[in-house]
Amino acid sequence: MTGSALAVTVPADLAQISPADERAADPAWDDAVAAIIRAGWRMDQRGWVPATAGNLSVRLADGRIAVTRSGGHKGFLTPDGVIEVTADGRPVVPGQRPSAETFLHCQIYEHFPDAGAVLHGHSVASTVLSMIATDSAIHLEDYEVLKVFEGQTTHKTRLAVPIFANDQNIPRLSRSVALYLDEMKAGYVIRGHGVYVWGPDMDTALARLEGLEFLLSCEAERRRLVSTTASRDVT
Ligand SMILES: CSCCC(=O)C(=O)COP(=O)(O)O
Ligand SMILES: [Zn+2]
Repeated sequence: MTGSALAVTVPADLAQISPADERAADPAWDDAVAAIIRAGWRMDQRGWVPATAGNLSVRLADGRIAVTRSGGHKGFLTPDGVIEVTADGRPVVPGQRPSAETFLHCQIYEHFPDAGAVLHGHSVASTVLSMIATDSAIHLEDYEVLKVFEGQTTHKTRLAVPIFANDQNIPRLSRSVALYLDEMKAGYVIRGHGVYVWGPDMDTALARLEGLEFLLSCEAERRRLVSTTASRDVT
């Protein structure tokens, strides 16, 4: 008997799928994952996600939410580092561990129906400025880059970035944030922790994050120079 009597003919298109890849083709999911991986890499390049800090998510057109797994380095994400959660932040696959801050992402998606991506980073500027701020917001004024935010058409504006007390209890933190979400034009900052920004898609969210980080760095440097000049003038 020749071997051909037992041979099974595998259709060419099925032969392309390795036995390990049992997931059905899902281009929309793959695009969301690719956007998250690329943004994580970009944020790492800019120094905004040190160690395992930060988290990123995308809401797909069909409402599914893709978010980074907890505890991984966001500059070296792989598709395995992105998982699906429900609208209230529970993992769709039981046992998977989404970002510890997933609920803050879900809160933004629930509040802003057109939000399609949320980014959270831990930059030096957002961390330090929020720690030295005596007010409940960081006020950004007269900067041209303010126009990166929706509805801002001139530098002649004063934009408040609210600061919330850090809290390891994320549902409690989200209740403080909820009171101000309607007024937020540029995102918000958690004291000594980092920044939250969102947009209709990942590219817009990234542009807003880049704009806000630039402004926070300018503001930190401006305040440093003002205080150095003031103390020098006294002596
Ligand atoms: C080492 S940073 C502490 C946790 C944190 O603030 C963060 O953004 C990352 O948490 P995740 O669970 O999303 O990895
Ligand atoms: Zn964080």
